[in-house]
Amino acid sequence: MILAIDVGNTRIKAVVFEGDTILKSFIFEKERLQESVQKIIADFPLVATLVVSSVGEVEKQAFRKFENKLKVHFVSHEDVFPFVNNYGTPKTLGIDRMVLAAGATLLYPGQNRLVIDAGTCVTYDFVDEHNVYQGGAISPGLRLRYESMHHYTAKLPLLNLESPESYIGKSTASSMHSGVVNGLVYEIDGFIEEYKAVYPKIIIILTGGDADFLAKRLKNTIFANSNFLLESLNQTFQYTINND
Ligand SMILES: Nc1ncnc2c1ncn2[C@@H]1O[C@H](COP(=O)(O)OP(=O)(O)O)[C@@H](O)[C@H]1O
Ligand SMILES: CC(C)(COP(=O)(O)O)[C@@H](O)C(=O)NCCC(=O)O
Ligand SMILES: [K+]
Repeated sequence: MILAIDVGNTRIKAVVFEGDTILKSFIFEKERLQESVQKIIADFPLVATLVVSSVGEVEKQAFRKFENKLKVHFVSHEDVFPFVNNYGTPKTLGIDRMVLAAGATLLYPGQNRLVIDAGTCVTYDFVDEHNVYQGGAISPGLRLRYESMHHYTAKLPLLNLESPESYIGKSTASSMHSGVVNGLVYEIDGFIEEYKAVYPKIIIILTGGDADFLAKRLKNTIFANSNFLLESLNQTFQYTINND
């Protein structure tokens, strides 16, 4: 049994896997990392390995205490990945993006794939049918758009995510909801159309904390799976141990 842990910039997500099957999933705050992992391990004593993907300098220290009982694997740039990396600065490519690209490569063999992860930031990662990772895009996520407009202006309030009634905002709040939500929806649909014009049969996967909210608002029908990063982490780890 494997406990896969995704340390994002906002929250930590974790899933207990038995083979490819999800037994249980969890979301917790960074401050509660140790106690949350401790509790999961106590509830699932058959967990033998922790596989961690982190966007930052993961609190490796926080995992030290588990190392005498369990194997702890931190995914790193030095691992073996199932794609050829054609990013200009491969050492600065986010580990989360590498895991997403690896998952897409392994789960959809021989196809053009675009993974969109709507988390703190929205990331776009494209792996072509020859298993070459080509790059993508990074833009601010939904929450970040609301927070930065509030933070960098004198008058704009901090609002919680809400569905805009129309693309024409009639108040400060409805203008901001339209700008944030419709703006990101147009952005994602725009990117998808751009890719589809060149790769008509491309597989598109949408994941991250805002995936479900966004999926139903997109013009393009796409496959939304909020567990895609954790499923990819599980697949990538199996691939790493088999190809090391
Ligand atoms: N309880 C929550 N706390 C924070 N963000 C949330 C919550 N529920 C949904 N979200 C949404 O999830 C997004 C962050 O996604 P997430 O996948 O957690 O990010 P990351 O992987 O970067 O940590 C935010 O833009 C926000 O709109
Ligand atoms: C772009 C990111 C901040 C996304 O993080 P997330 O929104 O998933 O928390 C992360 O993948 C990152 O720090 N990347 C490094 C830069 C790059 O990928 O080129
Ligand atoms: K992301």
